Amino acid sequence: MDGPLWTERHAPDLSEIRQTEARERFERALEEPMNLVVQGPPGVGKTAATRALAREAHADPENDLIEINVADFFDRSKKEIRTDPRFESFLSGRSRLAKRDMINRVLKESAAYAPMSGEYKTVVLDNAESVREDFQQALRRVMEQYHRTTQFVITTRQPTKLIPPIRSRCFPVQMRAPTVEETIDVLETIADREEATYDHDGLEFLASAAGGDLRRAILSAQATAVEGGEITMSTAYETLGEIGHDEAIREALAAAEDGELSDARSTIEDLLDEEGYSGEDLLRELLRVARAGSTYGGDDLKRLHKLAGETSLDLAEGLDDRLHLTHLLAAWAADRDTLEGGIRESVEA
Ligand SMILES: Nc1ncnc2c1ncn2[C@@H]1O[C@H](COP(=O)(O)OP(=O)(O)OP(=O)(O)O)[C@@H](O)[C@H]1O
Repeated sequence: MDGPLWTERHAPDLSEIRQTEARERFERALEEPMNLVVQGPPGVGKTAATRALAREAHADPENDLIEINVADFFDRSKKEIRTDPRFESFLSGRSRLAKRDMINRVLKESAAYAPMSGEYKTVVLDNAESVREDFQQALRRVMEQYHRTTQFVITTRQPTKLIPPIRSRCFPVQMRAPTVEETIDVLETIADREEATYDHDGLEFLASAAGGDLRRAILSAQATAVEGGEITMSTAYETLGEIGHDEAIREALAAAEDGELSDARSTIEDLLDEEGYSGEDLLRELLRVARAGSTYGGDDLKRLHKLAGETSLDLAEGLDDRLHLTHLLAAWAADRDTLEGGIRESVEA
């Protein structure tokens, strides 16, 4: 049981995968190793099931399971890729490679090294469909070349975006969104292991609100247990409301960053008018949400704090909380490198 998140602490074993057909496919792949495409909507357990498979298949899953989030790979800078401890050794002395060559190299090296335990290892490619066809063609060649010692598992939300030669080399495993009852079962098992206090209505509320996304259900159950002390309908309702507000505040910050100030302003208005925040409360929440997570760096936060100090004085004296808070976001965004003039006009418009 690793990590503070319930999703990390309670990763399922293969036997806990409740979707019979999918579980049986994985079990067959244990007996007779094969490439797989695991497909289904977000948060239903595609990656979790694949990790469970690899834990059972390999005596040394630390080394014989390599996960590459393909989409993420393309979004990161060359430096981030080069210094990723999982890939460092594959790229050492190769600092001049272009990004796509780095990616192809990591892919090839991951597929090529000899398994540490047993006959083969597993390379998991998350979201491989999200990349261009030429990369998929390179992937196909690697799959052909190393199929004897490497099992490839592609997890994807959109299997039709995979090129046919990849699809034809993999057995499909379909995972569907869990029903509310199945989600309640998972939540109950985890809440019991965590010795959390809960009632059935609370779990049912969370399971329904998650809309078939287990990750969301489990994380909101944890947030409810932490915030509300127990999981009941009313603590779950309150916590989900707060999670929704955090999301709205994050969106307002992101909208300001993108120069979409009318969107930022209307979110601020909703929170003030509909959700009953005072200007001071909302200012505090803005700072808290900006500090949480890793979106904003030290300089961004420093400037936000400085501007928040000024805004706090304005709020104490002012008549219009909406205006002061929108100004805060506008001033903050205007300072960022990515944005140039034109912002103040749109606030005042
Ligand atoms: N049967 C299960 N029992 C307990 N927890 C589960 C079960 N299935 C999945 N989970 C948990 O649900 C979370 C979401 O699963 P996972 O990340 O595997 O989804 P995914 O389908 O790969 O999502 P995405 O498409 O976003 O990558 C994981 O943290 C996992 O531990």
